[in-house]
Amino acid sequence: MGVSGSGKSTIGQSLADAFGREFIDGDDLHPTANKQKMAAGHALNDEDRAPWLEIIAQRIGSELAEGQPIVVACSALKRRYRDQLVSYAPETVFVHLIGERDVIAERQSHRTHEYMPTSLLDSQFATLEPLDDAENGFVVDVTLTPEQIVAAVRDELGTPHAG
Ligand SMILES: Nc1ncnc2c1ncn2[C@@H]1O[C@H](COP(=O)(O)OP(=O)(O)O)[C@@H](O)[C@H]1O
Ligand SMILES: O=C(O)[C@H](O)[C@@H](O)[C@H](O)[C@H](O)COP(=O)(O)O
Repeated sequence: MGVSGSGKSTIGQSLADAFGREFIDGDDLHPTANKQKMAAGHALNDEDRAPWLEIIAQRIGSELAEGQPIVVACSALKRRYRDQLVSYAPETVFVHLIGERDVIAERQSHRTHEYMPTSLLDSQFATLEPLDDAENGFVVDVTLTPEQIVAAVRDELGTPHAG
């Protein structure tokens, strides 16, 4: 979880590779109308995000039913969004990628994205509700390298390092 540009796609794929899990990028599951809205420079609202979160939650649930826990990249900016995911997968562990706005804006400026404009970064921070103590998860600093972040997640989850 985290704002646009915090590294969800990059780190999510790395974690999936490290843990031998399938990776799903929530970005790819947005309804076309949501992509068009963001591309036009408008932030999504709760109503826009509800069907998208339901698609992601159901996908997590169906993979779990097959005995396949997966790694998912999803902004999951609000507590209620995360609760929606947890309702399908109670053991979900959230990794919140946290970083300064300027660091993330700088990274965004160097990447191309199918539909997300950098102008929406402020609204992402305004919408973000940090992980609550009652939630199952932890924060990781985005200024660490991807390798360090994967190692930090391993440590938090108690997963042995390879080799
Ligand atoms: N830990 C990191 N250190 C340096 N650059 C990173 C890190 N994580 C991601 N990036 C870079 O930052 C940009 C945004 O990352 P991305 O994975 O697309 O974020 P998100 O999926 O959250 O929008 C990309 O260009 C990516 O290569
Ligand atoms: O809830 C939202 O407002 C969106 O999901 C948003 O948070 C997400 O970031 C975009 O889909 C762009 O994708 P990136 O996060 O990869 O920039």
